[in-house]
Amino acid sequence: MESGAETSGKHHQDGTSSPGTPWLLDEFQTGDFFFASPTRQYRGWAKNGLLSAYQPVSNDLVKSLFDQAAQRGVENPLMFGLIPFDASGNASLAIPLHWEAADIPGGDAGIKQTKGTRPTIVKRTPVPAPEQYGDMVRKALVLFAQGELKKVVLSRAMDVELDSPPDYTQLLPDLLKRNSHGYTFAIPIWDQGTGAPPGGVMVGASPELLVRRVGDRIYVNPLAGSIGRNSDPEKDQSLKAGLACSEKDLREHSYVVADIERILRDYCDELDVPAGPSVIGTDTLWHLSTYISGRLRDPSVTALELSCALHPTPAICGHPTSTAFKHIQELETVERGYYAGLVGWQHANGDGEWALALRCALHSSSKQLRLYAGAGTVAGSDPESEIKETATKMETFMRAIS
Ligand SMILES: C=C(O[C@H]1C=CC=C(C(=O)O)[C@@H]1O)C(=O)O
Repeated sequence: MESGAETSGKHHQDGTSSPGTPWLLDEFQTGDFFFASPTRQYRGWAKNGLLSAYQPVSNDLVKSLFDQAAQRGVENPLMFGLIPFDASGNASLAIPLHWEAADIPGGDAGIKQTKGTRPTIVKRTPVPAPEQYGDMVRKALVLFAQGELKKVVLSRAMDVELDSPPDYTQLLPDLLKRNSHGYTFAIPIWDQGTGAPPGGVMVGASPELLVRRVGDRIYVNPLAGSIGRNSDPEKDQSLKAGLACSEKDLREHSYVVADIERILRDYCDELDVPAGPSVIGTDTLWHLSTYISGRLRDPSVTALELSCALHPTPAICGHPTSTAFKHIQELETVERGYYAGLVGWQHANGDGEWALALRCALHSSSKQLRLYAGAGTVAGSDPESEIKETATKMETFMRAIS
């Protein structure tokens, strides 16, 4: 049995394990599934077949996928998935017939430095133009002043054309190095049911855990409120300290924690919510972070079920949720698709890990990618700062790709 982060070594699907903690990227092939958390990594491969579903997510859909896996005799099945920002759209769920797992090696030990030539970015097209994104933020400021909306997360995209296709054995290690405390993923979109080719790959390095479930224990780590980092250590520390006491950012963060806590109280009989946020760092940004843990009242609630109950949180939508969702549909010009949706994995017993699909791109064809980034806006937000913040959020991926 693949048995969780407390045992070390490489775990095979049949329950055996081999010593050492390698990265599972050496044999990575295009079309494989990859998901790494700060403690654990999973790789599934599709070349020997998979079971897939492309429909709006529901408990019945997930159950029927695991039932099919049982009928096929798949040992210890593991589901990878993408749920769109608009959860009424089609989720892409897949159980590859083969997978493996391993702990994360300490630091970046063993991440291979690939020597091959990296692609060059030949064209970048912001969609919409940054000034237009600024106008969206200005419109949101009017809505805040009118009082019906407290927070809305507005996003934009960047279409990137490369001179050669990205090499995932280079891109993923690079993202992992930049994101060792986060969730690095490459999940193909199987959009036509079993046997059809992927409709692209969602690939990225998200800092944000929505839900991890281990038995009846759950962990949720919302982030909201950000500031770009500085290469000068002193300035960097003062930016961090400034974020920790920024009234605007603490307010932006508080909407997220309050909504999550309200929903979790319906599911948990023990809940530990810290009194205030701490600050965590990615390679490019500081974020306000609240690490919540709890115990499920009904341990049959799966990681994905709880994730869907929380989704979309005000970290990627806004407050109040339905008002913010409506304004996102009206103000944004780019379809979010799986960006700001859920990305993760789950076992048949309901244990799993679902992150928010952030700091990511849709790799739609060999040399084309669409990168996405959003920023939470509240009364007092500055359009120019939000343009800068979304550009910084795209930097991790931009630096890793070329
Ligand atoms: C919506 C995104 O980030 C969210 C997560 C962390 C901090 C955020 C912020 O400060 O605005 C956002 O809520 C994104 O990266 O596209």
